[in-house]
Amino acid sequence: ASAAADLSATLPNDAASILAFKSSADLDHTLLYSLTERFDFCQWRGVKCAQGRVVRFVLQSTGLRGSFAADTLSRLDQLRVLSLQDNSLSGSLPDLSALSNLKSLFLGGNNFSGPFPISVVSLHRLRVLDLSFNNFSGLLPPALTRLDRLDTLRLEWNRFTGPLPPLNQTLLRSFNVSGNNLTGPVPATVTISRFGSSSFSNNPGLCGEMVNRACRSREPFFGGNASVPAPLGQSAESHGAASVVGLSPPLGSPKKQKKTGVVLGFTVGVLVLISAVAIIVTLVKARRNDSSSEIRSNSASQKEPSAVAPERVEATPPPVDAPVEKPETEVNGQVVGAQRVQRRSGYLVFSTGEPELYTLEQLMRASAELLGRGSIGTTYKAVLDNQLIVTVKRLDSNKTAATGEEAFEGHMEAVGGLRHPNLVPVRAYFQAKGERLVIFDYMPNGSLYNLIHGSRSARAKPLHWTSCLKIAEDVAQGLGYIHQSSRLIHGNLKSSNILLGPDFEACLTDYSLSALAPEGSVHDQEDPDSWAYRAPEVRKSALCAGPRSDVYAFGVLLLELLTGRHPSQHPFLASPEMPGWVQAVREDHAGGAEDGRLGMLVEVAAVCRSASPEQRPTMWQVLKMIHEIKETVIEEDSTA
Ligand SMILES: Nc1ncnc2c1ncn2[C@@H]1O[C@H](COP(=O)(O)OP(=O)(O)OP(=O)(O)O)[C@@H](O)[C@H]1O
Repeated sequence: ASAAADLSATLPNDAASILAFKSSADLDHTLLYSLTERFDFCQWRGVKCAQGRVVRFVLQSTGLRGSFAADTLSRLDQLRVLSLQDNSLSGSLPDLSALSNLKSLFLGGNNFSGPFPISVVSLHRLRVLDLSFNNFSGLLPPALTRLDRLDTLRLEWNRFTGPLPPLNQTLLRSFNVSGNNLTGPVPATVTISRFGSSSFSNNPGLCGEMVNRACRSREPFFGGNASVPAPLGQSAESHGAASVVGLSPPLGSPKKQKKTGVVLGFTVGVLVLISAVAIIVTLVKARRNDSSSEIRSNSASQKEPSAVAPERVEATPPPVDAPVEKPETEVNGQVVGAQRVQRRSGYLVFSTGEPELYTLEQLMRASAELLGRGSIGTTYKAVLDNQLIVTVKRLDSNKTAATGEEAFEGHMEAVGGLRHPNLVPVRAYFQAKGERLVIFDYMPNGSLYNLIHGSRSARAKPLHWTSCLKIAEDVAQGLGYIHQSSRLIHGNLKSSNILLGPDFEACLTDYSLSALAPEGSVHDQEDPDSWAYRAPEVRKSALCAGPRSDVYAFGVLLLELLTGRHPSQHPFLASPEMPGWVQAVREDHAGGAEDGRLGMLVEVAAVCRSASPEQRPTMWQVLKMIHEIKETVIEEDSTA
């Protein structure tokens, strides 16, 4: 001990961290740690070093009793494996976010309590997380889905409550949440579906196919009251998870985030939907009768079986009126390619080649949660009874009334045919007597709006400029694809219409829907941010929207990304002054010098925001510029 005291002045940091841990976690003094030479600690029980730093600390079943104090092992920043499995440690876990190299964390079989250790979700190298057989309680953070290298997730036999996040990690091989108090539907992600019911057992409140229990309490999508499950994002907030701010499901612009507005809006929305469902049900029934009479008359006249309507009202195969070959369909000034337009009013029509995973009836029975009210409709998250989660956009019938049924169908065929990694796919659509729905994938990682502006701070810190570059590339790729593939445009590019995919890639949504509302939207003029994305020619007339007006909106979006400022707060500056403004805003937040190379991206934004469409580049030219910037950065960084 006296030798240790002599060394204490020069005690290596890792040894000091371990001794600090021992003083609160080893109350029965089972670990005999002493230090006579500087690197003796690498020989201590459970310790393994590499280059004089601790990389493994494994004290499984060593009779530890006490607590895991803050600022002890969490200082071992080279640690790859930490196991305190099967001891008698208690209390809550400290902040572990500094263990950025950690790959395996075994804490099972102790008496740990308190909330899920939220700092763990920032350990992006983590492959094994074992918190099983403890007393952890509260909600599981939705941000668990960010641990994309996770191979083992063991949370069984704790006291976790609330919904199971929609885990989508492709590498997950071992997974167990049994013996908790989780509630609600088991999300039917591909990852979760791989595990058997034993992974979920002993959670009486879980329901769905995976646990062979029907989800009875859920409300129908088209009807019912507003008692919907808490949005996943609320779980993150209740954890006080500052690190996941912005990744919770969004509720649109700040105005829309006011809870009262949402609840009121939802209730009104649901009331409107109840009347809508009445219309739809009547239509479906009428159609069913039509179909059966068609069947009768078809069989009477001995027509080909393929012309016969199906017995059930489903989209497979949709009973169609005679297909009409049309050379071109024009939707409010925008020409879409030649369409084989089939009149399929009253049916759920899936996009070409799309597996028909649900029926209209299932969609109508789904539980619905209001996501927000936008310029041409209202958006809901719908959980179907097969646990599939989709987003349903219910278009405002007044705003799209000028688009006839056939034109709508032709347009949606073209839009539904777009497939690109940076587009949220349109899976299906529905129309009947002015009631129109468009079904997209649900994106649980929220929108770029939330990522940029956060949900708490009015002046969130701007993103790192290389993240801006990556997002800009994703968006430009999506837009470039829309522009080239079928002469469509987005028409409503803004940060709330860019959602984050499973790998946090940017995916455009709501593309080409504004073409259905030729008058433009009053909403845009009421919302100064939406208005600020509009190119000057579109502000004069929505009919002037073209690919280059998307380019203008892209320029505005780039400035929003780089500065974290809402578009209505961007000053009108001449191009040469713009880099200075962006730099000043960023340095104001960072409190120091910013990377001057971001100026290249500001120049792209400036040229996109040119007042006249002819002066703006095409989206492909923009993409080329972005690639050149990326190459410059890679080259400079590799030679630095
Ligand atoms: N597929 C989706 N998955 C998850 N969230 C979505 C999805 N589509 C839209 N949202 C979110 O739902 C909210 C409401 O969307 P909505 O499109 O109705 O309004 P908006 O984007 O504010 O305006 P606009 O109608 O002009 O696009 C937005 O915050 C949006 O980010």
